[in-house]
Amino acid sequence: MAINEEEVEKFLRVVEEGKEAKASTKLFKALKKASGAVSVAIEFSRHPNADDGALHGVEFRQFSLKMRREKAGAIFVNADSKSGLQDCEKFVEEQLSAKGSFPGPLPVVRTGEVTSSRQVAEAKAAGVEGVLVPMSSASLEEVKKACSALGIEVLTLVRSKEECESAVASGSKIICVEAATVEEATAIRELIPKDCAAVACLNSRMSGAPEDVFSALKDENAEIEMLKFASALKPAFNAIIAQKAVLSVTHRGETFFGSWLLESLLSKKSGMGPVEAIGFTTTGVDKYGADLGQYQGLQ
Ligand SMILES: O=P(O)(O)OC[C@@H](O)[C@@H](O)c1c[nH]c2ccccc12
Repeated sequence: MAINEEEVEKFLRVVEEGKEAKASTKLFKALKKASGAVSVAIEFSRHPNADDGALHGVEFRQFSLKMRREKAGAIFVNADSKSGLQDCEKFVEEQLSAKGSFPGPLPVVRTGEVTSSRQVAEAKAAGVEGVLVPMSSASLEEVKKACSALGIEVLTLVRSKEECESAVASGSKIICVEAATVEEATAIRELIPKDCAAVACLNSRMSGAPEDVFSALKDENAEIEMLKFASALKPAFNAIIAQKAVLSVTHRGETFFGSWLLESLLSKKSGMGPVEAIGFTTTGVDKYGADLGQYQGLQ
């Protein structure tokens, strides 16, 4: 399966015509739930050493289905690798198989470097609903224009207060905040108005690979930075995107980590210590250990 070149050319001509497509709000609504509950998106970011793809996409379908059943708000797919676009396409295809049923298809977002209208046309051909582009990108205007011609929702990535102000001023509706500290993330978040979707980036790997996080969780006194970060972000934002949550769909340790993060971030538990307060459980840890005695992380 490969992206249809004729379709890409057709989309590029649509971009050149310069008309705006009917704006979609599917992704916006998936990231800013009407109920006010936090939405959690999981990013698949293919590791160069992963052997994904050798098995006719069965694992992609299983993981994609799992994300829908476990109530993710969206799936983010990093398209930086050689097969990034095909990865987007595989997720889209599986999600569309749920059309008309409940839960319905999750929107797929293309992440990774995007610098041209052609890449947006390719993303459209892969069927994604959204494209993520940094406010600092030199190609921001070109990418935004292509997205609006093709009916793709733009997620603007901001890394400072200044960038956030510019994003708001230029009419961005979905704003992703990436910051190194909780204080910074919260200060930037305050600049996002109510009619926007405020999305927080969580670096799922900031405390190491899954096995590091799970082994640290066994120690009650361990400081797990990623969990503290997540619990502080959750009440302030409409959605959390767990960046690089899953590096391989053929690696059970990776998909397990994605599910565990999703379940923990969606949990409504409160009134306990900082880790339990957002429902991060240690129950998965032994299951993980038992299942994955031979597991070697991807770093
Ligand atoms: O700054 P770059 O290399 O152009 O890439 C931006 C962005 O795609 C990258 O940081 C990213 C990849 N996956 C993400 C998920 C959420 C937020 C950001 C990201």
